Amino acid sequence: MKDWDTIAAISTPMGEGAIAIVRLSGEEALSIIDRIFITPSKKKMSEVPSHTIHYGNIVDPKVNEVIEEVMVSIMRGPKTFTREDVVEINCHGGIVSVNKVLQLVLSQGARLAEPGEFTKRAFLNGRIDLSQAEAVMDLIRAKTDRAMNLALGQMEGRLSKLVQGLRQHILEILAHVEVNIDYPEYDDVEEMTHHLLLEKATYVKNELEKLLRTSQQGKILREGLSTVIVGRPNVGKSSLLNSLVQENKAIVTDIPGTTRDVIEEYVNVRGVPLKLVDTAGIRETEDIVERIGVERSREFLNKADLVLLVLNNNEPLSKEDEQLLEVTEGMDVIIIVNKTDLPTNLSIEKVKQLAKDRAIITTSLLEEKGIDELEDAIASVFFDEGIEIGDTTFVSNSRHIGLISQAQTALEEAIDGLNSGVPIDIVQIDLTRTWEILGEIIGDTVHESLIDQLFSQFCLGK
Ligand SMILES: Nc1nc2c(c(=O)[nH]1)N(C=O)[C@@H](CNc1ccc(C(=O)N[C@@H](CCC(=O)O)C(=O)O)cc1)CN2
Ligand SMILES: Nc1nc2c(ncn2[C@@H]2O[C@H](COP(=O)(O)OP(=O)(O)OP(=O)(O)O)[C@@H](O)[C@H]2O)c(=O)[nH]1
Ligand SMILES: [Mg+2]
Repeated sequence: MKDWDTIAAISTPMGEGAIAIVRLSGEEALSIIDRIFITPSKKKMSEVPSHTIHYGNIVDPKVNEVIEEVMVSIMRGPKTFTREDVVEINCHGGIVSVNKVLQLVLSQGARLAEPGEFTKRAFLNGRIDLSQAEAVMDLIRAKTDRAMNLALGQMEGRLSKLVQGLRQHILEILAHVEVNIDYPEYDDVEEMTHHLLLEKATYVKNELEKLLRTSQQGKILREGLSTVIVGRPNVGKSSLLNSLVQENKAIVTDIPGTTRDVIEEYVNVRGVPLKLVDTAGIRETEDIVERIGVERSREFLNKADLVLLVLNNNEPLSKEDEQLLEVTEGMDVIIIVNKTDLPTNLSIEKVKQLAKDRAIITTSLLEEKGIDELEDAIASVFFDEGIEIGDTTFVSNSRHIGLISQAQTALEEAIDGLNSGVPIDIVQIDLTRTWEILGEIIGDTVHESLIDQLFSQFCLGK
């Protein structure tokens, strides 16, 4: 492996948990541990077999003072996470002692790792490609089972393999182009290659299109379907949020630090991850200017994939209800007529008329009625796009989506060129570009600053 510094970091959450791990990677990892770790039988870590774990004490050699009682894992490269020598010191969880161990390791010649630097080394040493490294980060952040499976698939290299296959096709096309450029005098060669070229290029273009079609669902699986609950005060918005959350308690995560007057919850409805936003707080501005309420919801509406618009069965349709119905026209909206346990004062006919083709569900959240129907409606918003989840390889990362659509444009230019008899060396340029752009997904043709920027988003110690 390349002779970079030996890096070290605490790879477990700070101050949490019963065990904390200080991880080292690099050429000096074994010699550093030998200077500060003493086992009862005085074993040298540079001599033990790889992938073994050892009990002993971490000792500051300067003052001969025991700092921690630990277990140390020894993993020699290249069969390690980074492909370099890796040493992991398993400490008792306390912040002070773990930090002391880290400081000691640093004083012995290791350097504090940057965020994501262990994974970056796995990439730079060729164990994983860029899209697999990005998947490691997605896995850490995954909030639902589906998002996790998506990340795992990408980590195993599903997207990478697909992209590599398409790049291989483009290389083959380019080889045919070469033939054409080298032997222009043979007309029959040209005719044959032209036909083959078009066929192969069209195949790749279709594959890219297929991949792009998964991107919307891929993003939703990754980030959650951004769902906003709107409605007048007291119609039952918060009750709706609570009932969806309670019904699906298992995979609910609170996101701390969101604006105080906006409640955001992750909920898994029939396998569809929702990022539910309850637009509470509209009420406070309500008394002052009625329009402000609608304006504020509009802000959230702009960012929403799905709107749950709640109406009150017990009250006549108000001006604000009508405004909300208007504002949300053309969006994915489920209209919920709530409080069906109370006498009906709402004209369902009028709602239907304003709803146009949007789904209307009736509920009594108080009596827990209509929630199944609502969940069905939510799931169908997601699944009606017509993509089967089963074995599909999804693109979910905006960087990848952007690159695939750029590649598609470049390839279309090549195909247009072929069809309109543009000189073959121009077509060659477009094809080469397509190949390069696809290479950026897996990090084969990518700028170093982008790599730095991507890995810096990782957490410390990863
Ligand atoms: N203690 C600990 N737990 C951990 C990690 C770690 O670094 N340390 N990981 C870190 O995030 C994850 C595990 N990821 C890993 C991925 C690859 C290899 C690895 O050694 N791969 C080699 C050899 C495989 C083999 O033995 O055949 C390779 O692919 O060449 C190790 C860990 C999760 N748990
Ligand atoms: N009878 C009846 N009451 C309900 C129903 N759903 C909610 N409520 C009640 O209506 C009141 C308002 O409910 P919330 O969920 O706080 O309404 P909201 O839309 O969030 O109100 P704001 O946050 O003030 O805008 C509460 O007292 C609920 O218990 C229902 O289906 N039937
Ligand atoms: Mg509320």
